[in-house]
Order: sequence, then structure tokens, then C-alpha cells
Amino acid sequence: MAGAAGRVVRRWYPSVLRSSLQVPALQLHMSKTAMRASQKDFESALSQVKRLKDPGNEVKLKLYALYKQATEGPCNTPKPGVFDLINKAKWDAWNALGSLPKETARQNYVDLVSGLSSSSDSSSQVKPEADRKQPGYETLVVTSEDSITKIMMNRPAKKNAITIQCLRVHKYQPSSSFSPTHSDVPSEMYNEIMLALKAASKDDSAITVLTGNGDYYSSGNDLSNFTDIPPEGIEEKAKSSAILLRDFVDCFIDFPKPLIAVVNGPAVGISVTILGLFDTVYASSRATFHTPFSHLGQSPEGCSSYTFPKIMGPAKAAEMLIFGKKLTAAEACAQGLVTEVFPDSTFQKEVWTRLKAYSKLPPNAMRISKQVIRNREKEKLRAINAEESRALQERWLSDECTNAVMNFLTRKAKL
Ligand SMILES: CCCCC/C=C/C(=O)SCCNC(=O)CCNC(=O)[C@H](O)C(C)(C)COP(=O)(O)OP(=O)(O)OC[C@H]1O[C@@H](n2cnc3c(N)ncnc32)[C@H](O)[C@@H]1OP(=O)(O)O
Repeated sequence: MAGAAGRVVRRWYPSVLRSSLQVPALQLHMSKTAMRASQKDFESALSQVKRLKDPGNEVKLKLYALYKQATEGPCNTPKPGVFDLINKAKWDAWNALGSLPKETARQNYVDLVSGLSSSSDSSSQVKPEADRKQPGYETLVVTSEDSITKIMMNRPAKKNAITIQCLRVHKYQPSSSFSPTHSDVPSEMYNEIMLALKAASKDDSAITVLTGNGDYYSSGNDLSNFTDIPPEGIEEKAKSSAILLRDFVDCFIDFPKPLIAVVNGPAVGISVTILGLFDTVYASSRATFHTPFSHLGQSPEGCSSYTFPKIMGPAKAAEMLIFGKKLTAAEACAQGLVTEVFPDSTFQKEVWTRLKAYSKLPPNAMRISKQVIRNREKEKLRAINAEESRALQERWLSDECTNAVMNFLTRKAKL
């Protein structure tokens, strides 16, 4: 397996796979004997693959196997143990290629990537407001129009799960080696949402909207965040995640303008809990609201331990936050978490018509009204946020949490 230096990280590899799917830089300096006609195509496919949308684990395994076969030949490593699920899946995929010649594997790799590229080019996934899109975000589409700044979570293939890890993008230098020409690209969603909120708080928009692209609003914390353990160890990871969580939630507590959630589909975990910090929540009739913290060995965040009992009363809040009861949009509206539910078929049209009308109201008056409503609670909310983050820091180190996350990542459990 590759050492830490000189690695290519394929952006869409979940970190659970990434750790061992990383392509050793030196392997890309193919031996002279391998410099055949398809070498150039192969190299171009290797760089093309990094720009593709996530093709799913099955295809990633195929790519991995073909890559290994093309560069190393038939599988030559011992079979991983039965509990080493990820490495075993990879080993199985490589081993299944038997004695396929290197050249054929290389050609198959090129063909597979070319097929993936054309299907991703013709993908029906809309690139919303591409022309008005603010540059610089990897996981969001941020647009400003009609005095509304819209922050759209944009990982539809992953149900807009919110990522932590800062991917290191190493650029391929054909002549020498892989070098980290641009590292720490802010490609993760927690930080990008914070950046977008900070920018929106200062821009000339009157209101700010958070929504999701695709069929989900958001499936909450990306559970593969838990697998990206730094060399300093798991305690350090829990500590830095708790700080990130606290800072993330503080951005919502402190946001100075009217903040509206346009909940276009199901919402899970932290994408639900922070709704208590929004001023208005519009939901599609297709949306659901689910906070399965106990199932995950975790505890509530986003100030929900305070806002939910306040909004819906302690008994209903406990059913959601302790027992993970999933609410329909209508139920969430009846409990006061959602402002209004719209039929899914007319959701976007009705909501945006409403929001455009609101955005024409005098912005300073709206801002002051929000402050009058919210300011007296801010200090309390910050203290609650810090306390919830501390509790989670411990939870993340528990066996209950580790087992629940591993069950999801190995596909034994879905919520
Ligand atoms: C640092 C701050 C931490 C703050 C603490 C936050 C806590 C939380 O937010 S707790 C909630 C965490 N979220 C979950 O537990 C949801 C897990 N996801 C699911 O149960 C399901 O994926 C689903 C119910 C959301 C959707 O099911 P389904 O419609 O069957 O779609 P798939 O499962 O096939 O999902 C497609 C694709 O997306 C990946 N994915 C979805 N959600 C997550 C997620 N939260 N984390 C990581 N990955 C997620 C899923 O793995 C699939 O990926 P591929 O297999 O590669 O296609």
C-alpha cells in the first residue's frame, strides 16, 4: 500500500475506502516496458476519474481492481481477514480478474472511465443557476438574486450528507512526481456552509435560504467522517470535530438576517436540529424529520436539547431526540418545528413566490425584528451549544457510536 507521501486522492472515494484506494504516485510512473499505445489514454483516464461524480462503491471497486491489475498484474497479496470488510471487498474485486493481461485491464479501465464520463456529462442532474453561481464552493451552490442569497447543499448522490474532511488534492505532474500543488482545498461542507453564511450576513441580500439539491434536504452528518482518523488519534479527531460542531452551530445562532430553511425532502440529524435556529421553515409534503441519535450512540446537537422542548414541549421533543421518532412534514408542522407545508408538486413555485415577496420588505426592519426576537437568547444558546458539543465529543469515542457507524458503513444498518 502507498505511503503517506505522493498520493492521489480521488475526490469521491469515501474515506473508508480512500485510505487504501489511494494510488501510489510512483505506480503512475509506469515502467518503460509499459509505455505502449494505451499508456497515454490510461494516464488521461486516471486524471479524468478524479473529476467524475461519485459513481458508487460498486464501480469504484471495479476501477480499483482494474487499476491494480493494469499496474501490478494478477492479485498478489494475502487475502484480508473476514472482518476487514473494506480490504476484503477490494481484494475480492482484484482477485476476480484472475490472469487478465495488464494491457486488457488498462484498456478496460479506460473504457469504463470513458463510459462514466459520458454518462456524467449527460446526467440529468441539473446544475442550478450555473450562470449566477458564486464560485469557490465545492459542496454548495450559492446564488444571489432578488435580494435572496440561496445556499444549496449540493451532494445529491450522497443525500447531501455533510462532510468534514479536508481533501488534499494532489495534481498530477506527468514528468516528475505527484506533488501537493494545492492542498487543503475547502471541499467540505461544514466549513463551506459557515463561509457561505458569513458572506451572506455581509452581502446586500435581505434574506438567506438554506436548501438541498436532489431528493433529500440532507441526511445529516456524513458518517464516513468518522473513518478519517488523523495521525494524532481518535481523541484528537473527536476534539476537533466538537470544535467544528460548536463553530458551525454558532454561525446559525449569530446569523443576523432572516434565515429560512426550504426543506425540499427528508432531513436527518443535524440538518433537523438546527431548524430550531431558523426563523422560518417551509417543507415539502415529501419531507420527513428524523433525529436518530440514540440509534447512532450519539446525543442531540444544534441546540435542539433546548429549542425542541421549547417549540414542541418536552414530551414530544423527547420522542424525537431520545427515541428517534421520525415526523412527517404535517406532524412537524403541527409540532411547530415547520412553519408551513406545501404539496410537493408545487413546493418550489409556491415557496419561491412567497420568498420573493418577503425579500422586498425593508431589509433593516427585518434585521432589527429578528434581533429583537432572538438576541436575548443568544448567550444561552451559545452555552447550550458548547455543552452539547462536549457531550458529543465523549459519545463519539463510545463503543455504541463506533458500532452504529460501522454498521452503516458496512451496510448492515440504514436508518
Ligand atoms: C462534526 C459535526 C457532527 C455533528 C453531529 C451530527 C449528527 C447527525 O447528523 S446524525 C445523522 C447522521 N445521518 C444518518 O445516520 C443517515 C445515514 N443514512 C441513511 O440512513 C440512508 O442513507 C438514508 C436513509 C439517508 C437514505 O437511504 P436511501 O434512500 O436508501 O439511499 P442510500 O442509503 O443508498 O444513500 C445514497 C448514497 O448516499 C450515502 N449516504 C447517505 N447518507 C449518508 C450519510 N449520512 N453519511 C454517509 N453517506 C451517506 C449512502 O452511503 C449512499 O452512498 P453510496 O453507497 O456510495 O451510493
